[in-house]
Amino acid sequence: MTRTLPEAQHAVLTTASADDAQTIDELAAETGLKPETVTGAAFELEDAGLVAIDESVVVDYTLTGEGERYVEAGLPEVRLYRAAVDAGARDDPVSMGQVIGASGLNGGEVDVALANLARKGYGRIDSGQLSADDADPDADPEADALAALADGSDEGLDTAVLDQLESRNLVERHERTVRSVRLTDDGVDAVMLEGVEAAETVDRLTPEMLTTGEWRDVEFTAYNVEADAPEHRGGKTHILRQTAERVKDVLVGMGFEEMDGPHADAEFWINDCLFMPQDHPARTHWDQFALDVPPMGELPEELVERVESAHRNGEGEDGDGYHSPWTEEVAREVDLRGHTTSLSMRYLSGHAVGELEPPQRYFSVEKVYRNDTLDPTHLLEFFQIEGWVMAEDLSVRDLMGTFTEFYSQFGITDIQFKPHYNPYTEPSFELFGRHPETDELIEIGNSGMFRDEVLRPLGVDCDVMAWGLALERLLMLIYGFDDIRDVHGTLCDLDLLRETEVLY
Ligand SMILES: N[C@@H](Cc1ccccc1)C(=O)O
Repeated sequence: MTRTLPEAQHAVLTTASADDAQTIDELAAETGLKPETVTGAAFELEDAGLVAIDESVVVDYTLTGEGERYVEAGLPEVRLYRAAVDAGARDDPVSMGQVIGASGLNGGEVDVALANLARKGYGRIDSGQLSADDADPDADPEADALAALADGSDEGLDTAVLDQLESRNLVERHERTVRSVRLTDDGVDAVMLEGVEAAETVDRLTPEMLTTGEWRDVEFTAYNVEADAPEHRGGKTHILRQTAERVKDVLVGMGFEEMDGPHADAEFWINDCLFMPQDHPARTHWDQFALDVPPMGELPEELVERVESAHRNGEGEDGDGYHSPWTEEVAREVDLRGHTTSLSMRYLSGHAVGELEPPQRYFSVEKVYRNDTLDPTHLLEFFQIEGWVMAEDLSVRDLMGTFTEFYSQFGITDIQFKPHYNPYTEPSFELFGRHPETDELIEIGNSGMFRDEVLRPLGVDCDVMAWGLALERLLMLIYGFDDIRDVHGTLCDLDLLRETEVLY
């Protein structure tokens, strides 16, 4: 049965051959159609199994403006060499100034000439004297390649020479895809056995049809709503941000209020309030980024005294301090926060929203900064889900119960707790979750009950349980990717970011 095809497809199919693949440009020339029309038709025919399309990458070189100038005037090093030979530098060294003057090169060209002279074995410079070596500047491969490119013939040129010209910025390299079209066996059958004819229908309305009124008489092709169309992607909220919003919703739903505060903060709030001794390696615990800025001016005086006393003498009757140096200067130094527990200190101290009476629940989902080594699970910055609950009688069961409830809202039920040490909590626990793809346990957070040495100076008499969870790790457990760099930064996986849907 004769097949009816749109005009362009008919033209391409009947022009293509089974033996010799033809490029799109060749088919365009033969059919009188535009190359893009031929390409579109060829793809349709390929879908129908009537033609096969081969793609190959062709590399072209074009001259840059500088390359063109040297085609006219000669390469600077060749010109300098000739001037040197004329000045007798083949026999005895000649002063550079004299050779440059005679060469007629301008300042920029002199630099280029000198940079390439020795590389090409044209000559050497020693204490301002130039000696010319035996060389044949008429056979300079770079000059020859430039001339060939200017002539429009780049066949057979040495790639090493072309690379050199590219690195000298004298040529630009372009890659383009060349498609060639060949009839398949089905295509041959369609043309030879079944027969094809061009549809008389029109597939698009043109301005000419409108002005001439021809549109009244033509028959339009039906729309193919299943045809491939280019994909358009709009902007979209990053999945990390979407997940942060979701975490906030969950925590607000659990009765928490949100904290905020400075990214760059005094060490006082980041470390001292947390009973981290000033001379202890724990102080550089996360290798915080210290900032080269003036120290924090205002610190609450009474609180500073109480915190210092906790460091020196401990807290309570049996308390004992660190017996190590403590100065307010160190406390005033400003760092990028390595955790958002600095916010918890500001709030618990009553210096953020006033004195707080139990029960209270607070959280933040905010950025923290650490000088870590980049790897699949570490970045220099990440989002921490900070939180704390203040109440009269809290136990580790409350802490575990809160995490179980929180993570279960994300479908995560396999949570494990490991005893841990923090200078500011006792007891302390690290949290682990199971990666859905690799089945490994990965660390997802750190938590504990704040010590008296932290709470009493802040003026808190009841219990406070607290934690810092990594938002990115939560994301890994939810979506199953295993390299954090897929989500963040210059190596991120755009398709993953485009296609991942936030799951509720
Ligand atoms: N600051 C801890 C988290 C934490 C906060 C509060 C209590 C205990 C632990 C961290 O960054 O790892």
